[in-house]
Amino acid sequence: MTSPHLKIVADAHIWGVENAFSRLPGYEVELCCVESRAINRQLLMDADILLTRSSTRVDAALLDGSRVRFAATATIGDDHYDKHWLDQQGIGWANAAGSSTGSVIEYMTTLLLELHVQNMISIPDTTIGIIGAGRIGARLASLCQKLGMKVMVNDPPRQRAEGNHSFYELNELLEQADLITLHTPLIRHGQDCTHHLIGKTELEQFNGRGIINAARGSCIDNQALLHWLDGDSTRFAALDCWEYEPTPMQALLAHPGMVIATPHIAGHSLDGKAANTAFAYLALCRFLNIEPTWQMAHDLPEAQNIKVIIPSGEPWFTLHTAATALYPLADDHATMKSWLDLTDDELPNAFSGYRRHYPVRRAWQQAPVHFSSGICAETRHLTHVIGLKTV
Ligand SMILES: O=C(O)[C@H](O)[C@H](O)COP(=O)(O)O
Repeated sequence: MTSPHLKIVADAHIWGVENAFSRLPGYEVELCCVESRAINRQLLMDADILLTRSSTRVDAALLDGSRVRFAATATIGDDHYDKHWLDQQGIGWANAAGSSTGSVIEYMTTLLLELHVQNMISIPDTTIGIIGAGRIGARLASLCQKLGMKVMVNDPPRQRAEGNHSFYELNELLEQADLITLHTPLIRHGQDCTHHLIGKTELEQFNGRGIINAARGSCIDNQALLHWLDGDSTRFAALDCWEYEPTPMQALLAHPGMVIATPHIAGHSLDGKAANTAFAYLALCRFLNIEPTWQMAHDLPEAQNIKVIIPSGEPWFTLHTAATALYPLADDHATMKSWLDLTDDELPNAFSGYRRHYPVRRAWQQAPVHFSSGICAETRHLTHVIGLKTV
């Protein structure tokens, strides 16, 4: 008996896509990997499965009339999927929520340490307002508490569902936090709309100095953010996500208050991208009701020890040195700031190209740290808190 034919159209930039999806038990797979801009109605007419990253809008305009019965995005965010329409059509869909959480937490940890060593904040004296307490926001809240920060969490849907009093209203965060950071999904309509969640009104209310966005660009009105930065030279922003990606606002990128600018790579550690793929793969196996055979770990390089020369006995500086040995955040920032001279046509290519060919960055558990000399008990404790593996 011949196996049924299964045509899969996939974004070629899904990490490990060929190894993961070209063999599925019980099917004769035709895997068609293309650039995201080549994913169109015509290509999908006779496809059964669609696998995307965030740059493909999956909706009626793309899929109506096609044979596609399941679509998965190898990303945490799924705002590019018209989930209501997919449900109405009986087309299965999945996101990779939870997959690259660790990578985003490592980005956030490195960023907080970077802000500390640059004297923008003092970690233990900072009140951080976390907006959005899903997998990432909740894990970040717990980490920040362990680092001695005062943590205020805002998450209206969770507050309604859980009815407890550990959540703060957005205006309370804006009034009391020194630093706010966004970790919400992008929701364009309704009660929990997060599009321009932070706009002119909210920024006028905000008494703190710093804003971080590692959620989706348009959760913050970038024009309003630019005005806010203009209003006081002690204010600063760290953006990983930009409104109008892949064409971030040049004036915002150029602003001296834009202290850490990165091109939407918080989740892009190698292990984060591999986990994105693994989540999409497992979702497809569940949909097809088949046993998974591909194992992500077999395709990842082995862990490598990283030697860290300790600069001084000061714990936060030691942690910063170790964190940036694993993840040189300043390199991403310097690269993005170097795009200031690019034309409007060149900037989106630089932004997307850097993300596509992003330098390899390993998860901290895959890159054990070997300190050049002994570290004090407090530093040792903090290395564990931030998730470093020491040898
Ligand atoms: O939603 C996510 O997983 C992240 O924002 C991810 O970094 C998106 O990556 P992209 O598909 O844009 O490469």
